[in-house]
Amino acid sequence: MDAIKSLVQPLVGGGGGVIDGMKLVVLGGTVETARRVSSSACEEDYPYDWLMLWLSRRPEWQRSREFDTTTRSTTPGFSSKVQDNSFGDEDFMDESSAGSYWGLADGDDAPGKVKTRVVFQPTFDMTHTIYYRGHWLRVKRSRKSDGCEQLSISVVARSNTILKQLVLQAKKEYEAEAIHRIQIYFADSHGSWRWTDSRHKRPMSSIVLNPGVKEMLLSDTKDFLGSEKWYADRGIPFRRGYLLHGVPGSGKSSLIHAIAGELMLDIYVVSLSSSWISDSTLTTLMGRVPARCIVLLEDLDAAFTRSVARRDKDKKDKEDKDKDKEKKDSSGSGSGRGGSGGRRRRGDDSMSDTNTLSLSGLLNALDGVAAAEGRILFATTNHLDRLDPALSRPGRMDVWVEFKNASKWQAEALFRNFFPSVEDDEEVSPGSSRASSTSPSSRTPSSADSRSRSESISSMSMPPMPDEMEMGEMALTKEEEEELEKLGVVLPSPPSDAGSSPLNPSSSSGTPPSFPASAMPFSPTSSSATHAFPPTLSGGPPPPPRTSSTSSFSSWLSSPPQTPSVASVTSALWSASSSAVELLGGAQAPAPAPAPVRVQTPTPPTPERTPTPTPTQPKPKPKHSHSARPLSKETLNILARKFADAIPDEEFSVAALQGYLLRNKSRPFEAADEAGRWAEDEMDGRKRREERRKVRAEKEATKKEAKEAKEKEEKAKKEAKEKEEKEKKEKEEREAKEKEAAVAAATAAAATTPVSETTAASPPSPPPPPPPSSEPAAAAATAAAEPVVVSLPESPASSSSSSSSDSEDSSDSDDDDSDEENLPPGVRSRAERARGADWNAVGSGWN
Ligand SMILES: Nc1ncnc2c1ncn2[C@@H]1O[C@H](COP(=O)(O)OP(=O)(O)OP(=O)(O)O)[C@@H](O)[C@H]1O
Repeated sequence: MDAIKSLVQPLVGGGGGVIDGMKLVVLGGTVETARRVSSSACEEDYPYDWLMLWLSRRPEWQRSREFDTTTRSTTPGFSSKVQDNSFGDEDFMDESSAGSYWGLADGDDAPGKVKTRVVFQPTFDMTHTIYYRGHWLRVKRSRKSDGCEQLSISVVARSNTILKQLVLQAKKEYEAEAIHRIQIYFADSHGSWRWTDSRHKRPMSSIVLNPGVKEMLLSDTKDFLGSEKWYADRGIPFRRGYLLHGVPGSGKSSLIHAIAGELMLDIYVVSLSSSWISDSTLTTLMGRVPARCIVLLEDLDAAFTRSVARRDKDKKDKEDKDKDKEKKDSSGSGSGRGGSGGRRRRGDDSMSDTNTLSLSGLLNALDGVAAAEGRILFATTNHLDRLDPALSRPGRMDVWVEFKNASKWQAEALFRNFFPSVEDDEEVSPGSSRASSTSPSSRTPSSADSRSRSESISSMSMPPMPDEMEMGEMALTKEEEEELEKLGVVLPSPPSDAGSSPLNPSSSSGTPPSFPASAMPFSPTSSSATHAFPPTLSGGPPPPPRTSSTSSFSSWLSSPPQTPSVASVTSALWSASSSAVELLGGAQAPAPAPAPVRVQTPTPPTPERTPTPTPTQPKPKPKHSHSARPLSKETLNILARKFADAIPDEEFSVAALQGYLLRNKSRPFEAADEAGRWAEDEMDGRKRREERRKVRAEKEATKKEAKEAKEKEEKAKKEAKEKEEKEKKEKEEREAKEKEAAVAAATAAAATTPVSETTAASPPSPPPPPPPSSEPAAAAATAAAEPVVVSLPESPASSSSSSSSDSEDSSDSDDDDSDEENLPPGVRSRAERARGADWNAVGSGWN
C-alpha cells in the first residue's frame, strides 16, 4: 500500500474534497491493477536465480544510493572462487565477458593484480524502483522468517504482461549465461546439495588422452541419455556408472568436467572421504539428485578403506570387550573399571556415528530404491586395488577406464595444444576457443558437432532485446506465450479483462494479486516433479534450469535411442580406435544389463620417428611475456615431437608435464630443448626423494624398534618391582597374622595358667613380650600348653620354702643343691646363677 501511495502521491497532489474523491478512485483502481511476482531462494524456484541475475545487470544499481554488493554470489552465472572446491582444475576467469554485469571491476590492467568483481544486488528490506519497458517496477528483497531470501517485483499496470516479459527475459539471459557454464554442487553434512561454483565449460579438445578414450566415453554417455525408453521397456533402472581410476593428475576430474560441458549437465560432487559421510546421508543425497545430472563420487576407495578399518576396529573392540569381561570375572570386582571402559567405548561409538559409510551402504545408495534415475555416475579413485568386486555389478559401475601417466603421444599432443600456431590463429573465428581448433580431437565429428550446436543454441536463446525505454508494454509473441504456458507461469490477470487474457484463460479475477512462490510452478520439465531438491542452506540457490539444455540436448539425440547400450559402446569403442580399446565381457551379447566395460588406456600408435629436425625458423621473440608468439604448424610439430622424444614414456603425469609447460609458456623452443634435462632432473630428484624417504623410513623403523625395546625393558622392570613389592607385602601380612595368633594364644594361656605362688606379693604381671619370630611364638604356644611356673626372687623369709619347692621341682639337681648349701655366703651356686638368668629373663619384661 505504501508503494502505491508513493506512486500516486505525485499525481494527486494536495487535499480538497474532489481531490480526495479522485484519490479514492485512483487508489482503488491502482490496488486492483497492481501485479506482483515473487520468488524465493530456498525453494526449488528457478525464477529467483533468473531474476537476481537480471537485476544484478541493471544499471540502476550502479546509480542507486542503496545497494548490496557481493563478490561471492550464489547466483549461477556469476563466477566465483570457493575455498572448499576441490573439483578439477583452475578456472581462468574471463574478465572481459564478465564486465557487462560485474558492476565494479578494477580497471587497472596491471599484470598479476587480482581483480575484484563486485555484483550489485538489491538491498534487503528496501523497496527499489526501476524502470522497465515504460513501467516502474518496485523491487523488494527480503528475508523470510525461515531465513530464505524472497524477491518481490510489483508493477502498476492494467495487465501482467510486463511481468511475464520480465520473467522470460530474465530466464533467457540466465540460460544464455548457463549455456557456457556448468554448475557444481557439493554435498553437505545435512544430506543436501549446495551450489558451490559455476565453471566455464571445458572443451573436450583440451583433454589429452590416448586416442579413442574420451570419444568412447562421450559417445557412451550420449547413447545412455538417449536410451531412456529402452531402459524403461525392459524395466532396467535408468542409470549408468563410470569408474575412472589411475594415477593422480592424469585428467580424471578434467574429463568429467569436459563431458558435463558437452552434455550440458551439472555436476553433483560427494567426497566419500568426508568425515561426516554415513550410509543414511549418502542415500538421502542420492535420492535428491535431479533427473539428469552427473553425480561424481570422489575417492571411492575411502568407503572401502574405512569399511575394512571399521571391521578391524570392531574386531579389536570385541577382543577388548572379551578381555574386560574375563578380567571382571576373574577379579570378581572392578565394576568401576568396567563401567569406565564401557563409557569410553560408547564415546568411541558416538564418534564413529558421524563416519559410518559402509560398503553395503554405498552399494545401496548407488542402486537402491531411493537412488535417482537418469543420472550418470562417475566415480574416481587412485587405488583400484582397494575396491570391492561388488562394484562391477551392472548399474553400478558399467565402464571402467584406467588413467596412466602421460605417454609420448599425450606429451606431444599436450605440447601442440599448449602453444598457439599461426594457422590456428587464422582459423579461429572471433569468440571461439583456440583449443577447440588446435587439437586434432576437436575435429572428431561428435565434439565438433555438439559444440557448434551448443553455440547455435546459445545464439538462438538470447535474441537482442529492443530498447526497453521505448518499448512500453508489449504484447507477448505467440512463441513467448507458448513458452510461458510450457513453463506453467501463472500470473494474476487483471480483473477487468480476466477472461479475455489469451495467456491465462484459466486464471480468474478471483486470483489474489500476490501469491507464494510455490504457486508458480516454473519447473522447466515435467520430470522436475521428481526433482526432490531440498531447501538449500544459507541461501544457496536451487539447481539452475536446464529447460533449454535438456530440450536442446534431446534435439541432439533426436534419432531414436540406440538400443543395446553395449553395442553402442562397442561401436563407439571400435570406431574410436580399434586397437586402442579392450573390451572385457560379452560385448556381442544383447545383454539388457551390460557387463562392465573395462577400458585400459590404449597404447597409442607409435609414429614412425625420424630424427627430429631442428627447426630452422629463427626463434621468435615473444611479444608478451605471458604467452608465446604463434608458431607455424610445421615448427610446432617439430617442437612437439622433440618434446615428446625427451619425455620418458609413462613416467610423468599429464599434470606434471602441464606444470613444466606452464613454467615455459612464453618459451616454446626452450620448452622443447630443455625438456630432456628437466625430465632427468625430475627423475634424479625423484630418486633422491625416494632414497631420502627410504632412509627416513629406516630411521623411523630403528627408532620405533629401540622405543619398543626400551618400553619392553621398562615394563619388565616394573613388573619385577611390582612382584617384589607384592611378596614383601604378603610376607608382612603373614607375619602380622602370626603375631596376632601368638598374642591371642599367649593371652589365652595366661588366663588358664594356675599360679603356684601367692600373687599378693607378686608384681603386676607384665605384658607378654612380642615373639621375635614364628619359632619363639611356636615355643611360646607350646609353653602355653603347660603350666607356667614363675619364679620370684627369693626373699630371706621365704628361702626355706623356696628351697623346698626347688627340691621338689628339680630332683636331678639335688646334688647341686646340696653343694649349694655348703657354699660360702656371697657365692652363688650354678643353679642359682641359672635361676638368676631365668629371673632376669622374666624380669626384663618389667623394666
Ligand atoms: N589428460 C589430461 N589432459 C589435459 N589436462 C590434464 C590431463 N590430465 C591432467 N591434466 C591437467 O592436470 C591438472 C589436474 O588434473 P585432474 O584434476 O583432472 O587429475 P585427476 O586425475 O583427477 O587427479 P586426482 O586423482 O588427483 O584427482 C589439471 O589442471 C588438468 O588440466
